[in-house]
Amino acid sequence: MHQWSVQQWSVVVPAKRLVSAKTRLTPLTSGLGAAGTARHEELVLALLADTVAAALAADAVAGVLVVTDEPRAAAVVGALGAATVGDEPDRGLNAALEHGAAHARRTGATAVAALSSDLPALRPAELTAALRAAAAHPRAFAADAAGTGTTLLCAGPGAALDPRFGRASATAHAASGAVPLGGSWPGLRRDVDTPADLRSAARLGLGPRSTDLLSDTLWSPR
Ligand SMILES: Nc1nc2c(ncn2[C@@H]2O[C@H](COP(=O)(O)OP(=O)(O)OP(=O)(O)O)[C@@H](O)[C@H]2O)c(=O)[nH]1
Ligand SMILES: C=C(OP(=O)(O)O)C(=O)O
Repeated sequence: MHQWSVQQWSVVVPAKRLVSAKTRLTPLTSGLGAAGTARHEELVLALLADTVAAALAADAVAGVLVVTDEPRAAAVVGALGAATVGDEPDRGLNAALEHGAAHARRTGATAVAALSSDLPALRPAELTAALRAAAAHPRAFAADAAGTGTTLLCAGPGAALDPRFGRASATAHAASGAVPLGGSWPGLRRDVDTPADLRSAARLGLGPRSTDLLSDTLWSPR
């Protein structure tokens, strides 16, 4: 049960169609022939599911909204308890996040945050700590482990999300006035774009769906 006086966040998570998602991870599955495509899609879904499950379990989170046109992604996150909305206007990541944030606010959200969908080592407590820290500012963000990208962008009540994800997004978010959050949250900052990132996330400890998938020796990222 959440204390009424503490700010609760609506978290928006973007998820592309599986056919075009996470192409930098395909070296992990390209040697598996026809089965490789299916394995790649399972991996993308597992990363998403672990991220969404951790967010839903965070005390500071009122709900998770996944922006996607991918029926399998919608089914997986829906079963976990997330809401979904279609990817409109289908003009890339920032447009999808704007759409999700607007939808969340139309349906009652005040504080909204965009969270990367590729954080399989995310711990609910780190997300809560980051959101609590963000509540001190109109807009705030958490940079990724490399310091160049962004894994979390937060907009408090009345502030536009104004997402600037993409190349060098940490610099772009800071330039737009969002405050960088300095906490030690390794799982929150460990986005998985490459096989090396997946190995780093595995060292932190993956969520259950990614762990199950990678327990198959064909997959072992260690
Ligand atoms: N809904 C939605 N999500 C998107 C879109 N573009 C990117 N995303 C999601 O945003 C997250 C970050 O995007 P990227 O890092 O560019 O991921 P990606 O394009 O899947 O990965 P690569 O192909 O390896 O570059 C991923 O989880 C994507 O699924 C979009 O147009 N719509
Ligand atoms: C889109 C971004 O990152 P990535 O491509 O690493 O997911 C970002 O950090 O803004």
